[in-house]
Amino acid sequence: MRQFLIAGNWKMNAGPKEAKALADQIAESWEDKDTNSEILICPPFVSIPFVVKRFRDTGLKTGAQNVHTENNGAYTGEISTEMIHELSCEYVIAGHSERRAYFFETDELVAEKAKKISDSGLKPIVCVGEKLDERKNDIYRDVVKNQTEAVLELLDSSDASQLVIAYEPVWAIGTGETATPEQAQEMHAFIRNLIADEWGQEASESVRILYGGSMKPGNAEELLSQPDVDGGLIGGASLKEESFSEIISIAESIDK
Ligand SMILES: O=C(CO)COP(=O)(O)O
Repeated sequence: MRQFLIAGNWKMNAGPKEAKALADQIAESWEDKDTNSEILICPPFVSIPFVVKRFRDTGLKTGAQNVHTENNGAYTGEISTEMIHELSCEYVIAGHSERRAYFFETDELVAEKAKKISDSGLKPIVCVGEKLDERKNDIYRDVVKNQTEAVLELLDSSDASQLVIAYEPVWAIGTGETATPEQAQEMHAFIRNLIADEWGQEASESVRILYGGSMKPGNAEELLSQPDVDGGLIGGASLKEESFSEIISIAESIDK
């Protein structure tokens, strides 16, 4: 059975001071609790050390939001997997739609990042998802297929249990509009089938596929109850301990 992963993506929010306070609240709620779900926070780079420090020995995990494909060198403003590894992070997000849109990351670059993350012993959380016009024009499956297959081509089936894919329809991110549970399940099953086609059924069953896009306490139960939804990548609702904890509690109450 796949373990739920409840992940907070803080995006460009929560500098060191705020991150410390928020990590403290989250740790107070969840340390010493034997949860079935894996709980992860991905703060901005500058806040990572503070969150790592607070989460040490609590079972709570920390990740990064982005990475470069080289180990070091003349890449001003960039961060490598080695550096993230040294900070004791376990996960790295690759190809968030905001990076695809504002920093022109292509499917190929995102796949290279996923490969680099995986080869470094870190776990990639690769984001895929269509824009509103792509859904309206009924090409959303093609878009998600291309994004997913680019990654499956560079990684291989032995990476399956470490790989996380986050289906985040762009039209649902930060908008308050969520995919219906049926829409989410359809796309999660579609992605799992793509993995099965490339890597075989068994490998496809071990990849976790998270839903992201306005997940909050009010809709988490119906989304997380879907058979192919293995957790959430949560933006806004992860910036408040109460709503993030509520989503974790909901995940803990679901028996699939
Ligand atoms: O982009 C997201 C997580 O990566 C989702 O953000 P929201 O939960 O704020 O819609």
